[in-house]
Amino acid sequence: MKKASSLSELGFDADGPSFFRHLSLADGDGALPRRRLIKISVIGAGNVGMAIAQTILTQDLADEIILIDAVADKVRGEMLDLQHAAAFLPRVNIVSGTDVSLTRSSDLVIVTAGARQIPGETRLNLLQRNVSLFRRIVPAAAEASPESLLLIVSNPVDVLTYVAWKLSGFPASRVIGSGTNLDSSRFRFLLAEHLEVSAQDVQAYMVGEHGDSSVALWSSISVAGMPVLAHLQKNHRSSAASKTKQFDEAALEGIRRAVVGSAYEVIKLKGYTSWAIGYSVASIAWSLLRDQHRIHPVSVLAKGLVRGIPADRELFLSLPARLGRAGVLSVAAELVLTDEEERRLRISAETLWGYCNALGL
Ligand SMILES: NC(=O)C1=CN([C@@H]2O[C@H](COP(=O)(O)OP(=O)(O)OC[C@H]3O[C@@H](n4cnc5c(N)ncnc54)[C@H](O)[C@@H]3O)[C@@H](O)[C@H]2O)C=CC1
Ligand SMILES: CC(=O)C(=O)O
Repeated sequence: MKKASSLSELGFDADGPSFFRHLSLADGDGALPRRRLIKISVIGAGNVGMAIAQTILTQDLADEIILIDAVADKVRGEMLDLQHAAAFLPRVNIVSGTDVSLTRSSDLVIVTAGARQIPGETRLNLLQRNVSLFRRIVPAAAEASPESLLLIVSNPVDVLTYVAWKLSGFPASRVIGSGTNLDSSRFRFLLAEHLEVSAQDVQAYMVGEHGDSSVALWSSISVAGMPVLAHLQKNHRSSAASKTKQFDEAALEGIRRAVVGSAYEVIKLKGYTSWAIGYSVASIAWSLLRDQHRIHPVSVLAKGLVRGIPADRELFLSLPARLGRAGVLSVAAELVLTDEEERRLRISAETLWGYCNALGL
């Protein structure tokens, strides 16, 4: 039996099934204007890119998702696998390929392409490999979507966000790094476990580098509007000795280290991290494209915003930022910090500026 090569040969009409009658509602006849479609591109369809794409799909945020990867078969396989979930998801056009020009006229371009850490490696170890990749990807993506927002995820994310800003020529308000949005979620998770509340009710920020020098803002943690640090200091019990112990500097530093160590632990156990960064980036994408004005700790141009760092130093690091359709709407520059928090943020900024400056961009 000869196989029909397309659905139209089987009698399906390209304009829709013939068993639906077409109602032609001209403008003025009551037809609503069509909503502007939202196009999101993900460059790098590895573990992280696919976790982001899959989370965005479940959020009903995008009308079109473009997946780009250097490996043609892999990205086509990923596309088909997601397309096959069509019956369970909102209608989204999913396209894939190796050519960055497919991302043309995106509202949001998310970059996750690049090398990832092997166990024991730091994020900063990836810099040279990923900068050369960014020199190929970013100018092409910026040319294809000159009005888009650019959201960088590849590591080291703060330095690569600086690189993307330089290479794209975009205003800093439209170049954002996923930064410590993920670290802050890990921080809130650990605090929430300790306090036996939902992480969504814990207000707590990690700022600075998404990496080893990140800074936990202990002084500003709150639950239901109540400051938490004093409570923790009074009530912390050492689980090992099962006796009341001062919730001291060492204990606080232990929790910060646990946050910083989270990625290393997951990478040691499963080879990479993916689900949490998928949710983290999807939530940033939602705040941007739905113009939510929500505050996220993300990597932004922090020139002149870190006390003690000369105002002419161009570097990206995470500070709480208000995000909307235009990108970064404003940054919380007047953080109330203890002397120790301020000292640590300065060290984080100096570390990042050293890497950005050495690139000579
Ligand atoms: N900012 C954050 O919080 C996080 C960042 N990451 C970073 O995300 C990046 C990706 O991690 P994974 O997805 O686990 O790695 P992966 O190895 O699974 O995926 C990377 C993908 O990039 C693709 N790629 C390489 N060169 C490309 C090019 N020129 N154009 C398009 N695609 C290209 C590869 O083919 C591969 O599919 C790493 O740098 C990792 O460190 C990972 C987790 C969290
Ligand atoms: C790999 C990485 O940057 C993270 O999971 O935090």
